[in-house]
Amino acid sequence: METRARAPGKIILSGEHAVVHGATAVAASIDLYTDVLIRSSTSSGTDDGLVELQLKDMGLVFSWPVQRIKETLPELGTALSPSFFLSESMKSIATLVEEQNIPEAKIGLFGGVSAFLFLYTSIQGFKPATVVITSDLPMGSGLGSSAAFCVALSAALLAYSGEKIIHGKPSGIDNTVSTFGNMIMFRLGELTRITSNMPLRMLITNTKVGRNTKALVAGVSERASRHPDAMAAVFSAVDSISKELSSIIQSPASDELSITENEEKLEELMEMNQGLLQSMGVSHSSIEAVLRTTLKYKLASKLTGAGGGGCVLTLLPALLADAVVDKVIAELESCGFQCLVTAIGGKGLEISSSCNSSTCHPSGEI
Ligand SMILES: Nc1ncnc2c1ncn2[C@@H]1O[C@H](COP(=O)(O)OP(=O)(O)O)[C@@H](O)[C@H]1O
Ligand SMILES: C[C@@](O)(CCOP(=O)(O)O)CC(=O)O
Ligand SMILES: [Mg+2]
Repeated sequence: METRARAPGKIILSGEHAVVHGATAVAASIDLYTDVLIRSSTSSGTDDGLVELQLKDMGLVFSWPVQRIKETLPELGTALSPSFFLSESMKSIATLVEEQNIPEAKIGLFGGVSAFLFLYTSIQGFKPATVVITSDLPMGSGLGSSAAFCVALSAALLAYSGEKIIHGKPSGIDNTVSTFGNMIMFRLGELTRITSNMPLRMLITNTKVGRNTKALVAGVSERASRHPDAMAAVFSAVDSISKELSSIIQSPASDELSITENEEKLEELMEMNQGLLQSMGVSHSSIEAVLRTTLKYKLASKLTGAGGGGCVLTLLPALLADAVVDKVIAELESCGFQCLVTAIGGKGLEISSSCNSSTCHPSGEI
């Protein structure tokens, strides 16, 4: 039996980091996806064979004998809630991942491969299968590759536990937007869907500076515990920015004048959000270089995702000439950055199953 799922990446229009601390944030899906293909045998409960994980884009294959997983992680694959076992299973999962000798240059995959083993064993139990992953998303760049990976892989509620392994303390915004798509406002686990009433064109610039979401999120929490009152004020300012941004996006804007007015307000809010992210300590010289370049063209930008490198968003006003967009992109690319123009607010998680045996029942199975 073969099952496929795909889930999109995201941009955060406002509120990253502050959302971990209870502030509102606004995010939208983008049309870059992570695809998961699971090829499994329809005969259940066999201890023979391998669980194989193929990371196609990187040309890497990891595999474990089912029996080895069963003896190392006996607690997963039981009827009790798998998240109950998450902390005590982490050491055993680390042992199984260490045995794979991930190349040093790709050691960031440790979290992803660990999340895979946790989600796979929790959902499938001890069954052999081949899992093939392909992705359009740059990894570790702020476009939510970790959430798209977890959402597509588990296609259900266990995704949140997978993100905990990769992020440490996720707000849940990335999983939510990857699951539902479109555009959302998110606060403390609660989502409100947003329908945009204005065209929203965004340029995404990948600084290609690698960083780790878990470390950046932990750094903001440490700063918050050193300066609780000052940081509470920063998070509260971000909360107000996200609420205002979401109401502008939803407000009726029928003519060119009102669209331009709304765009100017959004630009100002993006600049304010960027300033607050800088005060949280998550900006980076590469991000500042992108901001300086886009400002030369009077365009407003902010980092998106965890920062520390990764991707930067630039609002492209509806009336901005294509020739100007081409010039900005050329200048950014000449600095070694990579530019993407992507549609915003597409579909969320999609799943499809097929099997060529008359005895298989694909409904609800992964
Ligand atoms: N396609 C994938 N295959 C394996 N692991 C992945 C994949 N996509 C993401 N990951 C895991 O997620 C990590 C990146 O997540 P993170 O630092 O949160 O950045 P982002 O979510 O912005 O891309 C990777 O280092 C890896 O552990
Ligand atoms: C920084 C944060 O707000 C978003 C992280 O996004 P990404 O992993 O950088 O794509 C963390 C979170 O919300 O869990
Ligand atoms: Mg992530």
